Amino acid sequence: MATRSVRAARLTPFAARRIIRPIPPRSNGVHDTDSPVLAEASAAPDLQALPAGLSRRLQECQTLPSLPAAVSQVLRLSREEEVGTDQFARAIEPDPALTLRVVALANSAYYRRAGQDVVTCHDAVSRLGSEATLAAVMSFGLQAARIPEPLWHRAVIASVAARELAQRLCPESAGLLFTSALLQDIGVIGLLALDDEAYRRQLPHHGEHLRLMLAEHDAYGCDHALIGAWLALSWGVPPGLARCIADSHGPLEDGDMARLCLRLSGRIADARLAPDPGVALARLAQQLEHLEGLQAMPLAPLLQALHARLPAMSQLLALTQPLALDDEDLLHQGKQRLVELTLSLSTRLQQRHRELDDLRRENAALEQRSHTDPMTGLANRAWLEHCLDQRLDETTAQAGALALLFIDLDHFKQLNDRHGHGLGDRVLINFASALRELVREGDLAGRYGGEEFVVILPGETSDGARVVASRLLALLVAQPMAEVAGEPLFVSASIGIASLEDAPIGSAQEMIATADRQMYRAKRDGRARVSTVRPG
Ligand SMILES: Nc1nc2c(ncn2[C@@H]2O[C@H](COP(=O)(O)OP(=O)(O)OP(=O)(O)O)[C@@H](O)[C@H]2O)c(=O)[nH]1
Repeated sequence: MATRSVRAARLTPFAARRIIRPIPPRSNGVHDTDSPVLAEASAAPDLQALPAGLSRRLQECQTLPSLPAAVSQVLRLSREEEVGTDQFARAIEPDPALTLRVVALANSAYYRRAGQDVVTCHDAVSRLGSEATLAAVMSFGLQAARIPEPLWHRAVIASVAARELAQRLCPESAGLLFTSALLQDIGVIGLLALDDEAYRRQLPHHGEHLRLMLAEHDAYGCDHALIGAWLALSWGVPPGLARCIADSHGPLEDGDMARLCLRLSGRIADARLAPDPGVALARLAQQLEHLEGLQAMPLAPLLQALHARLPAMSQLLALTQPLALDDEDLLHQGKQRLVELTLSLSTRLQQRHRELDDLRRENAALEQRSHTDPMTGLANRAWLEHCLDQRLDETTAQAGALALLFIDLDHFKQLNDRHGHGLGDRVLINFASALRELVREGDLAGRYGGEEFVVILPGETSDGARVVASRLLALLVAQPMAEVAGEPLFVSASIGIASLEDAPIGSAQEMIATADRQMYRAKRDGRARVSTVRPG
């Protein structure tokens, strides 16, 4: 049987551990300033961001859990400068359950190493050291305060992860970070005391911590990290620790290594508790690859250490559900699944792109169709009017020139009657392609209706329009528009011209009506000719 150690063991005083101890510059260049976490470890958290109404409600709350007397006493001691093993042991001993917890922890595989069993509180405290004693005492206090089990699991995983991370990245802060990670969610206890059922409905499923934080911000104007810091101070927790609790849930990209370890510990716990821990851990590993200072620290060995330490820890902290997951294996499988997921996502994305391209093409075709006369392929009446209105606005604003031809094929009724509508259609189609050939780029030829056509001539004066019209008449004389029984069939047209220089014109309809009137004049004057407001 082990006997009480006769060593006059003296614990490192908490206050001394909180003393500002700059982290030496690292060769990886991540941390070349002192750690603000350590530098401010004795400073109280800034509770300014706690909304006034919420602060008042917390102060007036009658149901806020208090800590068992022994726990409060240990916390009080932890604020003093010089505290010895005896004082801690004496504070713990009056509470038999707490004493049992501390002794069991000291005899666990994690703390025992090669030593013998300890049976006294004094020896247990001596073996555990100040930070682990405080952690054990706080975990006892938190269970008494009834922190919800999912968050308790989170806290335990996070605390072990924080210590493992800190041992690799900022060993000076390992103890402080272990305790801070363990306490990071105590704010939930405060919110449960305020709004029990309403708040409980917001409690996340495993791995949805971020959602809980966002819901808290919406409902309370701050999240449980800040409330946790307030609660910790009200329990007499050392201010530096309360400050770490307030800081525990911020972004990973912070630049401070100790804060990064603390915040990452929560992310690791969330990933481990997620419905698909493999994929969640693989996603986290991907995120870390881009995080400055962590490229050299792969997640896999850290998870291996976590896997080795967690079962004993969960058992000690009296967790009902063992948290035995083979994280490294999970990470490996998760990475593969992530690759598969990414591949299937990119296949789906390519498919969507193809569908989108098809849709765009269909849309463009539909739009084109809505502008086009189906028989001739020229612009239809609506599109002609729309474009003419636009041209009129632009030309009037720039005081430029604009002219329009209104073309009507002569004696078309006769042609239909004599040779049939089929041949009439052929003539219309051939005339349309001749017109298309004749006009310049930038002009717009369209079928206005029946055997009537319009050509918009931007930048053209009345004289210029007359040249185009005459060229068209000459073409009709030279080029047959169909063949009947092997014989060429020629048609003629009457053309009216409207031009902005001839008369002020306010709209497309007005300009077309002007040209139409001139076209009728051409008909009256004998057809196969051009007519303008100003005779040429
Ligand atoms: N084949 C065919 N005929 C059409 C089409 N649209 C209109 N028409 C015909 O074109 C003819 C136009 O006749 P009118 O307005 O009397 O004029 P016109 O016979 O050309 O006589 P003028 O214009 O005075 O020289 C009508 O018989 C219409 O049926 C079409 O798409 N295809």
